[in-house]
Amino acid sequence: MPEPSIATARRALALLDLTDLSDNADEAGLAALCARAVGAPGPVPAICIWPRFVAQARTMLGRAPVRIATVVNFPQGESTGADVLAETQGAVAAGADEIDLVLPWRAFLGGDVAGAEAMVRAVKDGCDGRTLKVILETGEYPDLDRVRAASELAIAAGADFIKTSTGKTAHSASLPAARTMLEVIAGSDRPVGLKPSGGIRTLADAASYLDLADEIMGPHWARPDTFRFGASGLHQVLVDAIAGEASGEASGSY
Ligand SMILES: O=C[C@H](O)COP(=O)(O)O
Repeated sequence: MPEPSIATARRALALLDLTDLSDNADEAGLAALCARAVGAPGPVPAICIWPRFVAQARTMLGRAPVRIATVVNFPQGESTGADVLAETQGAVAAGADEIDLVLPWRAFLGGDVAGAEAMVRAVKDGCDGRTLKVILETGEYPDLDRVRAASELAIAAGADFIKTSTGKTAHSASLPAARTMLEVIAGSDRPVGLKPSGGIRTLADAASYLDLADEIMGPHWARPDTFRFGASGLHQVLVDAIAGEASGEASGSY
């Protein structure tokens, strides 16, 4: 496979949800994240942060063209429906543009399909028109048939994007899971996006997911309204690659 190009790095940067969902996230880190989000050679389309930082981020970003994504039912996917709806409404009131909801995937895998679907529908309503991304946590699934079923459920219940992973479990994004999700998206009767997330750290990682999207959906499909990377460690790699300061070559993880 040829080495990913600087053009690929630019493409990935324009599709990046620059993420800080670390346990020790703080205001200083938020300010640095916002500065990176709008800085050269950006901007990125969105930042993805804990709900408690949304209002501050809105102030820090001002009128910059960077959306604010936040997470609910995160990371375990085990909160009650009432709590998740309250989280969603609070995040929307604070100024979130996008809600990344963890599907209650353990319940789903255990057979509570109706409960999982009900949560997605309730949060979709709570989003009040904001973008809803549903995190499937595919790395924890026993097989791709379940990935396909969860993708179909999330889309049927109103997901605008389906997202692979929280980044908080042993196994995160994978190309086979992303392929399955894209196949479901390709068969959907309305536009739905894909967000590979968790463990995506090299330019070659990013290139492999973009190649996959191009293969299944066509070369012009992946745009900010249809494709995002969720990553905490990818930004600097892309910036360095664009600056020609690093090759961005994979460390063997794809
Ligand atoms: O939503 C994105 C993930 O939480 C980021 O995971 P990562 O820290 O492995 O890049």
